[in-house]
Amino acid sequence: MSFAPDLTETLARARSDLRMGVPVVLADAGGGALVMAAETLSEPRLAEVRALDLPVDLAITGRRAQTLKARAYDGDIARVILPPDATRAWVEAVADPADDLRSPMKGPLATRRGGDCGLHRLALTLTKSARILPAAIVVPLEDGAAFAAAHRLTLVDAAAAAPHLLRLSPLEHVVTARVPLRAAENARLHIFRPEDGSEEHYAIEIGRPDRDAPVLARLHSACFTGDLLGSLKCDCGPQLNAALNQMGQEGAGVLLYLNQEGRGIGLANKMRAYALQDQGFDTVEANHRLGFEDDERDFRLGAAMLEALGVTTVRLLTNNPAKIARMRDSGIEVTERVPLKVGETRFNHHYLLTKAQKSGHLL
Ligand SMILES: Nc1nc2c(ncn2[C@@H]2O[C@H](COP(=O)(O)OP(=O)(O)OP(=O)(O)O)[C@@H](O)[C@H]2O)c(=O)[nH]1
Ligand SMILES: [Zn+2]
Repeated sequence: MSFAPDLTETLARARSDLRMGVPVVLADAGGGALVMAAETLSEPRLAEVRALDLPVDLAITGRRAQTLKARAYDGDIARVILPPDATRAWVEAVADPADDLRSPMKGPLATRRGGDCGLHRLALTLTKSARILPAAIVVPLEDGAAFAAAHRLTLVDAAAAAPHLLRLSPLEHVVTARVPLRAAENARLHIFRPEDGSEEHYAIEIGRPDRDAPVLARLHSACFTGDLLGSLKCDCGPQLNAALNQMGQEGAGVLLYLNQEGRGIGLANKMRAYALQDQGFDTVEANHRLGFEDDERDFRLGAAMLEALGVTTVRLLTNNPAKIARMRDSGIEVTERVPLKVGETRFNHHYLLTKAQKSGHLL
């Protein structure tokens, strides 16, 4: 028995370090790399990096590279070569699209070609899972383990971490308690906690659904603005209420409240996307300009929660065919799609239309 953190725990630390602006070290057979999130990079740490006198890359996603017209030789990612005189503001301008229109990046960005980009890709996966901008400073190291020890930095074994991050983290069922709701007095709330230290997810069970018949179910992704504030920019709040009401009327159902704010990019990034929408970009373009895919959610999570509740066959309340496909991929049988058309306003009409035209949502 060792007190040392295992891989899952080390990755949780690495995510937290990146959010705090602390560098982490990724080690591989070639030595490794020093990694810092662009969003939380400080001027003094950038100066330290420069003092190392090593080649410095700014890893960005292929999506962000497209917006910046930078060549992404690695397909899904690009390795922008940091100019010797680059400041923190320059790094921010590459990473954050907020000022793309007001002060466009000058000159073509030089990007690296050839060589291994596995550590860059892992760095971006970590920044995404830390819910910050997907952009990271990456500096090659001859001996990553020694560098991490010398600077007391978190050391991640890259070869083990990359596949580990692709799997769904196991969920622990923490507790269940009764919570009478306006929509249904006989409701219970189940709390699930991922082993990887990420946010908890909730299941609201209405009545005692018969597990031998299809259960009325909804996978609802968290929307702080819509669910809590009554934002008119989306349809989430009315959808949440309508789903619970329907389950209350039928006397049974399961609503999963998944903490995948902003289709999995986090609230801060979603607000960045909203700011871009104010500049004229639609919901899909805004995600892309930030460097994200349209939808970064992992719906295996929902399937795992349903299974934990003993639910394997559902009537799914949704307008999103991708949710149905992902449930079926994960072994949940969807016998019926139950449409959920509520909450259209003059503020979200264009958003709903974009989801129908670009993301295949059913109108
Ligand atoms: N990135 C981003 N996320 C958004 C935006 N508007 C709403 N969201 C998020 O989108 C998600 C909406 O989730 P859902 O309503 O569960 O899913 P859906 O894909 O619309 O599918 P159905 O509602 O089931 O038809 C929530 O996580 C919201 O926070 C936006 O403009 N940008
Ligand atoms: Zn919403």
